[in-house]
Amino acid sequence: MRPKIAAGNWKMNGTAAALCELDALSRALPENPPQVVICPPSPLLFRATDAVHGCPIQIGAQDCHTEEAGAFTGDISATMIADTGATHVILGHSERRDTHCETDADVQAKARTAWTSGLTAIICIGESNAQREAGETLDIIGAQLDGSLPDDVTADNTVIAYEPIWAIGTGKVPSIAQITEVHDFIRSRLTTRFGTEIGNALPLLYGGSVKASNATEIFAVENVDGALVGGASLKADDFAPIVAALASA
Ligand SMILES: O=C[C@H](O)COP(=O)(O)O
Repeated sequence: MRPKIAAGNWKMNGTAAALCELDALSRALPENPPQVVICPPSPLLFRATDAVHGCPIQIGAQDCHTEEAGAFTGDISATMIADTGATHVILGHSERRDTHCETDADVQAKARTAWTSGLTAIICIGESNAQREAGETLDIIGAQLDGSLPDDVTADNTVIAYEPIWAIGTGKVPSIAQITEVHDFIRSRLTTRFGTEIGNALPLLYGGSVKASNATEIFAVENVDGALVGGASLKADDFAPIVAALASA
């Protein structure tokens, strides 16, 4: 049985004042909540882990360097992230692949260093609008999976998030048939490469304009085990109903 995971990516939003949302979220969690992971900007990590102490919310970072330490001005390492008490790190988000030119090989190297520090890697993949319109979606997703996932992936060290780039922050959501097609494809690719035990155990999240109004039908898709949510994770009032929808899925 795969875990259900509601992950929130705050991206470059929020100062210390935003941490009150964690308290509000914890009070709004359903009785049997899914796994909830909030990924605030890195300056908030220490305070965020303090803020969720004693409640079932985990904290993640949004990126890490491939190296554990060194002369890399402005970067943070997986070791530093783990030191804050965080448990997860998002890797290969399309915004980093785009604005920081991250490659599949970079993502794979980051996953390895994340695991070394005991972090769970949330590895993001997804096609652009041009790639979808050219009929290349499954080829792109397959190549990203092949290149971004190390061979020794396990269901304990990795979560995969499918985020079509054209759905991120746009309000455009793929049809249920499109989400189903890609998630089924990912599942099949994983079982072929890693075997049925690991391939069927790896959690798959959908991301891109998830809101309370569309969460229930997205979570009903067989190979959707949760969501990676951007804008709607910033406020507990918006995120709590998504978490509740996942708990009831
Ligand atoms: O990491 C989260 C995704 O980029 C989705 O963002 P969004 O929910 O604002 O579309």
